[in-house]
Amino acid sequence: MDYISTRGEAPALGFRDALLAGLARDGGLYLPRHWPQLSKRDIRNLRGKSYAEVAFEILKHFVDGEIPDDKLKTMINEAYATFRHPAVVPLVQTGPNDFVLELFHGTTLAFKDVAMQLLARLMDHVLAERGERATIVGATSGDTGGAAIDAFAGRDRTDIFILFPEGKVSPVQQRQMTSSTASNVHAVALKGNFDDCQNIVKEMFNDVAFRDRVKLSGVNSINWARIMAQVVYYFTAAVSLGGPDRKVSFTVPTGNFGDIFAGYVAKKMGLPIDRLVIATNDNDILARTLKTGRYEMQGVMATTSPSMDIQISSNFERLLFEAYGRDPSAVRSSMASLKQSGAFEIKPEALKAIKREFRAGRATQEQVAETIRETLEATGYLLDPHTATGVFVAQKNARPGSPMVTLATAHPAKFPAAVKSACGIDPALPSWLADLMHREERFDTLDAELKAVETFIGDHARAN
Ligand SMILES: Cc1ncc(COP(=O)(O)O)c(C=O)c1O
Ligand SMILES: N[C@@H](CCOP(=O)(O)O)C(=O)O
Repeated sequence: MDYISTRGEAPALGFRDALLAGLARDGGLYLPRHWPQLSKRDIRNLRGKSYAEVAFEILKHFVDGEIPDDKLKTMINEAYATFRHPAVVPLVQTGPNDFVLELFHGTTLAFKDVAMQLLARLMDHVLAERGERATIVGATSGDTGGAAIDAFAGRDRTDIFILFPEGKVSPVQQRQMTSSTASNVHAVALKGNFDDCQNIVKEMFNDVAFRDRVKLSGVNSINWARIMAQVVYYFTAAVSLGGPDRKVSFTVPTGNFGDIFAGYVAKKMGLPIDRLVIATNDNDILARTLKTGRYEMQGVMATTSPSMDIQISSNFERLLFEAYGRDPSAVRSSMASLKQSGAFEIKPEALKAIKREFRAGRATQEQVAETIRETLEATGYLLDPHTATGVFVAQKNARPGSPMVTLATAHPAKFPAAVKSACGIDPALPSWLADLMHREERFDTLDAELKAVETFIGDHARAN
């Protein structure tokens, strides 16, 4: 299996090189050349297996022998042993056909832990094998940063730099990023929004001299290994609801389009998924795009689900590549237009292909608060604002009599102010994080400018 870039002008790479590369050298995102196929029988055989066992059965197709099976299994086992629930990602029933897939039992209470705990181990393994070091950079709207810092803290072969938008993440998210005592961790508040952080990360990758000097690597969902790890829970959830002999729908609170793209990948691999529903908050660029065929930035608004306050949804590029029949020139011209004018049009055939696979809806902040309140009253279940965005949109898109799973992407205690104002409950952090808000903070603040960030990283990275 090799990996090709959505922009078609970078060399195809094997799994390990794609893992370390993050973004392709032509600015594109890596994807497997073809989708591995699982038959219905293969999928039935996943029944009764543990999460780690299923992960191995899925991920081996993407790793394709580049890491020996026994080593891959060990990494998977260690990654999922960090989760505080025996099922790793338990499925909770909240209505006759309504389910919530709890992805927040990892160390930082967000779905990002599922991929990040494995990614750190995979990178460490490949770097050790090659006797190399790397400089990891990541942009975060709040959750990726904490998960990455937790997963990479103290690892000898990497220094990690996380850029977060100053004042735009929740206090719990900020403290998770800024209270690490590990010397290889650098949390950096940028004077800008998440899109500024993400743009700077991508510009750094496109600055080839800098990229090579510090041996840059990325842990955002631009990195294929992030997506691949997230494919697994679509299989475990569907299988536990009768898949592949019954179709299951999923609604996914969406920002950077990584999590829902993983659902699309599961479907392409043969998992019978009925509806795949994109749920956005007031920053509804994806819902608008599906309706109008025009991807158009309109400025970001701060909401109660800050991790989804995103306009430039980086994995949408992977979907465009697919929708245009894997034609990289169509992706290049869409991305050039986005850069130049903040918008691009999707051709009718490609839009039709997208609409065949996805539905979309949005929840306003009021609807999110109402959903938290109503779900609590009706079922006793407490949602975080991101998951509530999903539940609201799921209710509008469920097919009667057919199971609908909403991905619960964060624990409510990460967003106590929003949860309290919606329903009066102040959700407590789990015991192992009880002292989090009293831990000392350590971070730097920089202007949202490429040069300032490159200078900072150049001064602190040990891979120079
Ligand atoms: C809690 C939470 N929910 C949903 C999302 C959206 O996920 P994605 O960016 O993969 O679409 C994010 C971050 O991106 C998140 O942190
Ligand atoms: N919501 C994310 C934004 C970055 O997304 P990623 O999946 O591309 O890492 C966050 O919490 O940081």
